[in-house]
Formats: sequence, C-alpha cells, structure tokens
Amino acid sequence: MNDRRSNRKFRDKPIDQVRTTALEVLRAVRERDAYANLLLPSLLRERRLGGRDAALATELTYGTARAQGLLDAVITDAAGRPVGEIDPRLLDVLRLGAYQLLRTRIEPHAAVSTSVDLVRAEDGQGPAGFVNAVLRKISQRDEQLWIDDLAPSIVDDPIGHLAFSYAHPRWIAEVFAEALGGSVGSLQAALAADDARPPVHLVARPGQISAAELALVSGGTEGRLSPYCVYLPGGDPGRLEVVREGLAGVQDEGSQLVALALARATLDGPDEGRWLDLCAGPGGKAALLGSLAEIAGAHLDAVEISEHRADLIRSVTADLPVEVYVADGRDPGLAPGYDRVLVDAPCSGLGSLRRRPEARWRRRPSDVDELLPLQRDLLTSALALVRPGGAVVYSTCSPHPAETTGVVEAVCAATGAEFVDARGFVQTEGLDFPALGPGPHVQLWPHLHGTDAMFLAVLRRPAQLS
Ligand SMILES: C[S@@+](CC[C@H](N)C(=O)[O-])C[C@H]1O[C@@H](n2cnc3c(N)ncnc32)[C@H](O)[C@@H]1O
Repeated sequence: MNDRRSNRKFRDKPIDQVRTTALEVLRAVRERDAYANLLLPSLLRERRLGGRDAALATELTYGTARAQGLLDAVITDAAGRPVGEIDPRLLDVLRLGAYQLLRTRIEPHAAVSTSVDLVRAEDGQGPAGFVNAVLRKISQRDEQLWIDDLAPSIVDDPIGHLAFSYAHPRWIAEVFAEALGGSVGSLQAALAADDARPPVHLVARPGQISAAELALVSGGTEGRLSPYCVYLPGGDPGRLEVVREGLAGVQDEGSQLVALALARATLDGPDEGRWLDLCAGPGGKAALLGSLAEIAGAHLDAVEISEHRADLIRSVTADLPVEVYVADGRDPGLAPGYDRVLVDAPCSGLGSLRRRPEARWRRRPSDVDELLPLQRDLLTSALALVRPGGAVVYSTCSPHPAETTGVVEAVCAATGAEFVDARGFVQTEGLDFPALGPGPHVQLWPHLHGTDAMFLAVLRRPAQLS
C-alpha cells in the first residue's frame, strides 16, 4: 500500500523522458532481442524527442549497450553478487546508471537519483534502496580505478586486460589480435576505436549530387577516402531532405570503397556492362553500384534470398539500371558471363560492432563457423557466374581471418582463381589513403581508416575453373 502511494507521488513528478526511453530500449534489447539502432530512432520520433534530448538518449542507450560487459563486472563487485542473481529489470537500471557514472560527465548525484526515481516509480521503495546503494558504491571510484581493480593484469594477460578495459568479449579481442598480427599497441587502438561513438557517413549518389554539394547542404565534411563520402557531425540523417529524396544515403565509407573496387577492378578484355551483386539486401552497395553502372552504361543484377530484403533493394534502386531477383546466390538460375560480380557475404559482422551497440555481447564464436560453408559456396558460385578474365570481389564486414582470408584462399585453391592486388582499386587520386598493408587484400579498420573493419579481396577468373 505504502509503495503504491509512493508510486503515485513519483508519477506526479515530471517524467524523465530521456532516461525512460533509453531504459525501454535496453529492456527490449534484453527481453526480445531488439536492435537498439532500429528501435531508438523510431521511439525518438514517436515521442518527439529532438536536439539535445535525442542526443542524450542516443548516447545513454548505445553507450550502455556497448559497455555492458564492463558495467556488469563493476555492478557484480558493487552489489556483492553476480548480475545473473539480480532482477533483470533492476539490472537494466543499474547498467544505465553505472554507464552515466563511469563514462559520462553527468553529475553523480543526478545519475544516481534519476535511476532511483525510475525504479521507485515502477517497483517501489525496497528495490529503489538497493539500486541507490549499488550506484552510490560505484560512484566512489572512476572508470580507471574500477579497471585497475577488476581487469586482468596487462602484463600477464594483455588481451584480457584490453578486452575488459574497452568493453569487448575476450574472444572478439582475440580475433582482432590475430587479424592485426598480434601487436598489443594495434589491438589497443582497434578496441578503443571500436568502443567509441561512430560518426555517421553519408554517400552522395554519383550522377545526382556531388560530395561537395552534399557536405554543403548537410553541414558535413567531405570524406577522406571515398569520393562520394560525407561525414555528418551529428543529428538524425533521416531528417535531411537530400536523404529523404534519395540523392544521398547512409553508408559507411568502407562499404562505399567495396562497391568502388568492384566498379574499378581491371578486367581481361572489355567490360560489356553485365554486373552482378550476389548478396545484395538491403541494397546499400547495390544502390551505389547502380549509380556507377548507369554512368558506365552498364546494368546490375541484384540477387537476395530474403523477400523482405529484396523489397528494400527495390526501393533504393528505383530509377537505376538494376534488376532484383529473389534467389539463392548459390544457384540463382541466371545466365553466366558477368563482367563483375560482388559477393558481399553474410558474415559475423564483427567489423561493424561500433554501429550495432549490443551486437558484441550477442555474437558467439560458433556464428562464424556456421557461416563458412555458405561463404565458400557463394564465392564459388560467383566464380562460375563471372566470365573468364572477369572480376569477383569478395567482401565481409568482418576482419575474422576464418571468414576473410580463410574463405578466399580455400576457394582459390579449389577453383584455380587468381588474386589481384585490391589496394589500387580503393585509392582515389588526390585523396590521401592511410597504410593498406602488403596486399593483395584490403583490410580496413576504424583506428586506421575511420571506416568499419571491412575486408575485400579481388579475384580474377581464369579461362578454365578447376
Ligand atoms: C552482408 S549482407 C549484404 C549487404 C549488402 N551488400 C548491402 O550493402 O546492403 C548479406 C546479405 O546476403 C543475404 N543472403 C544470405 N544468404 C544468401 C544466399 N544464399 N543467397 C543470396 N543472398 C543471401 C542476406 O539475406 C543479406 O541480405
């Protein structure tokens, strides 16, 4: 009864819409595997939260989701019990509060009291007291002191230490370390970049608007690596008229470079203009390739196994020389003889974790193993569909060696396809490109290139496939 009365009292207080919204998204992520980066923008629009409120809600939601492992270790210590033994609804609030205390400049008393208010309004005084006690304990130290206390030793276990400090599961830090060749300094830079809020990248559709014009109308700056890229300083790109009208889209600069590499790869013999995107949904690369095809007088066939994702491709490629097929890329039933084929393979997505806040805590090592046969089959199918002397680009938004070099090397060994040095196809004269390694493949990284960690390899089909 008392609790109910106190609930009413607190409902009369102005509702903290920002934190209520962040909490709702965190709950949906935990309870029904929602995607924070899809749910939050729709809630912000529905609740008419804009400007600073939207920015704070985004920071709190994505930041909390990204840092979950680190926050849980601190909460476990402060609460004196594993997070698995805490009521999940209270744990959501504790994570949100701990994030504010450890990783934002929000005043500690505000971080604690707003969290306590959220719990008291829904669950009453007892649970509110628990949340108050845990958060006050957390507030007694800053993030670095908690890391010093709880992380594995940097000397004995550098990968474990860095994984803890930059809020990554250990297995993912191990994968990054392997892909980076084992340097602890590089791993630290990669994890730090992956732990930071990513910038929004726009793509200026070639033939419709230039990057310079897009930068001007969006208030952004021209990209460093792709001639079509613009970096947006902040805000919701969906509100930009150029995006709503389809003159520009949201696309990581690394993805733009993959599409560019396909359009630029050198062929043996003339380009007859038959291009194919074998895993095209939801159509980001197909839209850029479609614009480039239009300029080159070429035509793009886009294959996608999911009906829904095929619809998304249709909507972003309307008015472009693109035909969409709902089919299995392993046997799409299309006539062979393409000049250029892109295999942007379904993958673990370990290279775009910074854009999918909760993803790092959901992925499992087995996700990678399960995809390898499909990746090899799709690449083999692409080699059967491209003409002799034509080019195949294999790409992943992942730096995991098994699904990058492991796949292309296995398929080249089995088919006799040759590697072409991919580095020249992503570089544009006049744009200063950071180090690309020894080749022949390109592995992009957030800390080196400012892009997602995209991988791409270029293969040429010999006259006869073995
Ligand atoms: C990494 S995504 C491609 C992203 C896309 N290229 C873009 O830039 O928007 C991989 C896509 O392959 C599709 N896919 C999965 N298995 C497939 C198959 N056997 N054949 C064709 N497409 C498939 C998935 O549904 C998903 O849309």
